[in-house]
Amino acid sequence: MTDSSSDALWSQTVDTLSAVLPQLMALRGKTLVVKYGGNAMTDVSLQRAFAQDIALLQALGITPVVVHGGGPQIEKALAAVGKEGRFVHGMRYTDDQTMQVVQWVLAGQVQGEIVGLINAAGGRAMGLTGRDGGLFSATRLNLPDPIQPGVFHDVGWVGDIQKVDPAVIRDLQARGYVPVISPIAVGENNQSFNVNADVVAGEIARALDAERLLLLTNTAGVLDAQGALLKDLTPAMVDAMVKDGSISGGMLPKIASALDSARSGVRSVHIMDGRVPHALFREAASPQGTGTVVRPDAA
Ligand SMILES: Nc1ncnc2c1ncn2[C@@H]1O[C@H](COP(=O)(O)OP(=O)(O)O)[C@@H](O)[C@H]1O
Ligand SMILES: CC(=O)N[C@@H](CCC(=O)OP(=O)(O)O)C(=O)O
Repeated sequence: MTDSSSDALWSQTVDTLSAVLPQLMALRGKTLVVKYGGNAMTDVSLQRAFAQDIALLQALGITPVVVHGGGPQIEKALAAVGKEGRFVHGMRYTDDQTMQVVQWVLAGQVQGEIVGLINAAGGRAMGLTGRDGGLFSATRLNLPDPIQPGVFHDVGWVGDIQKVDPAVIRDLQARGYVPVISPIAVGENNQSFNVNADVVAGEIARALDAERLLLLTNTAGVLDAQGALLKDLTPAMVDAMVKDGSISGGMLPKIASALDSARSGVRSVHIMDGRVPHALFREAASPQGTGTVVRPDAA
């Protein structure tokens, strides 16, 4: 590289940094809970970009907390043992064998990969599940049908979170670690529960009084029945879309968690596209939010 092209590159780098610095500085000391969906981590280069973003945010004094999913990775592991996954309104039906596979994949594989990538990118990450430090406990979920009032579904060993104790997260943060949390809860008698990762992310965001909850997935955000991105969503719109079936499957727990968090005071809640390289850093650094912003009311 010649000196003049290097000068130009440095000028451009400094201009870019200066432009995004105010937005990033406003987040210093604030907690950003990031749900990293299994569908947004299927590509290794995207995973590396995500890890770089986490390491950069941490270096800037912002405190990210990662909750990871792994639905597609669990599907693959189930297929390898000759089992087919089944979902009931976005929740995996979890029998004994499925619970074992879920634990291997989430706590044994996906969590370690994310921790490793963040550390390799220059950050400091530590993995844990709901069991560690009594972070979150659950009882067996009786899943209400999203459309038919009074109808409930048994989904096996799926957890309904009862208690979140964020002390262990605060300890890790005080020691400079980014917690990377697997959505496995502990129940009475030491039973493990499979919990939807969007639900865990919302519970953690509320317990930490987070500034932002970012749910990274494999769509541009919440789409209407014609497939167009909805930039803003209110509870009334969500109600109507659930009833007419234009929000379904994996989007059901996501939107419920987003709404609960927005209503409980998390300042900014987004469902956004995790397939975009550096989606997280772009969201933190740019004044316009990306994806769908979920609002607590019609205002
Ligand atoms: N209205 C909607 N807008 C966007 N996605 C929707 C909608 N309704 C259902 N979905 C489904 O929800 C999926 C995202 O949830 P999920 O598969 O659980 O992903 P993740 O692994 O990121 O949690 C989308 O890929 C899409 O198939
Ligand atoms: C109860 C339930 O459905 N648990 C999820 C946990 C993983 C998850 O939520 O992964 P994604 O975020 O990638 O969908 C499952 O077993 O797939």
